[in-house]
Amino acid sequence: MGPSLVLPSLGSKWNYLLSFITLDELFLLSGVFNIGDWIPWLKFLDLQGYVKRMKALTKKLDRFYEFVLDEHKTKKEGVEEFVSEGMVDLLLLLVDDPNDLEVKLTYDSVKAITQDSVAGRTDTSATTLEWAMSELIKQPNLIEKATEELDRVIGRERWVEEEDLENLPYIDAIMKEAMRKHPVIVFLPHLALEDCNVAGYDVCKGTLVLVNIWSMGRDPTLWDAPDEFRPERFLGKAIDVKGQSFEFLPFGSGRRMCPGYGLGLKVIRSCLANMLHGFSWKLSENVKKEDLGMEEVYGLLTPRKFPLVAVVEPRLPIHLY
Ligand code: HEM
Repeated sequence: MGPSLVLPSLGSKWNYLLSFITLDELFLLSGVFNIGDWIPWLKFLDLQGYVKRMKALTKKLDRFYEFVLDEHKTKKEGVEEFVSEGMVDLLLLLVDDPNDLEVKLTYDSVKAITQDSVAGRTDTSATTLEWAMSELIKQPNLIEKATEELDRVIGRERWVEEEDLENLPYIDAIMKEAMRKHPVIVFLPHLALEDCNVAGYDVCKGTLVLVNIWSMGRDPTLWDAPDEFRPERFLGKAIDVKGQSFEFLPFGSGRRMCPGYGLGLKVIRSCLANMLHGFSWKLSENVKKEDLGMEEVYGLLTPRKFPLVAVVEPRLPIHLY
């Protein structure tokens, strides 16, 4: 899924190159607890070696984005009526725009925006999907409910299309439940713009506030049996994902909320629906569902510690594959 989303913005050659640079290191280092950040006088020691790793990764990624930008610049040199073919082309046009933009775009900004969109759009959706499938495979009765909905609404003669998503409330509920129990981003870092009081605590202007959406999703005062995976809890409820239901903030809230939530929702629901519609899922014979580990790795994202290994078989007529 990741490559197909990255491809239109960078171009296929760069997508191929990017596959050699691991985004795992980026996600891990962006979320690590770096002692020097909390005890500044120990900073210069770089006790855990994270800063060294960050510097090495920055160089590697910068070289990569430099290549991407150079290629796009070369492509439009000498072309009179250049038609942009993707996000990077468009951003580069803005860099060269003689009209004063309110915020001037530089080449560094283009690199940063490209990195944000590559990182923001790939592992987030893939991680959510892997968690959803891991939970479902432990409870085959939930897979039965989902495929009953898919067979009723879609039938077995075609794949699920984007327009079908609105008619698949159970798929939507599975996605939300996966995001509640396994939010891919655990802490939302926000900055207090003014002195305020939250739940009896004084928060001074300029304080970095980390909203812990992982514990909100597991809070028994907000959710019944929060450790259980029960998509039904979302059925018929007006709990949305757009930052207005404060007990459930998978995409954050406010003006720094995720700008890609619309795309994220479509990608997750389409993939989930088609994975369930097109294939039957089970664990390999020597793995019992009780033994399937659900440990997380903590970083900027929270993926499974061990990848899910499953056995799939086609459910639809063979000519559809
Ligand atoms: C499952 C899918 C996704 C999830 C769960 C997710 C979640 C989040 C969260 C929680 C934030 C922080 C919001 C806050 O601090 O209030 C965020 C920010 C961001 N997301 Fe996503 N995201 C997803 C998909 C995407 C996609 C598809 C894109 C790009 C097309 C994207 C691009 C971004 C960017 C650029 C930011 C930074 C926004 C800013 O700081 O102003 N995300 N995302």
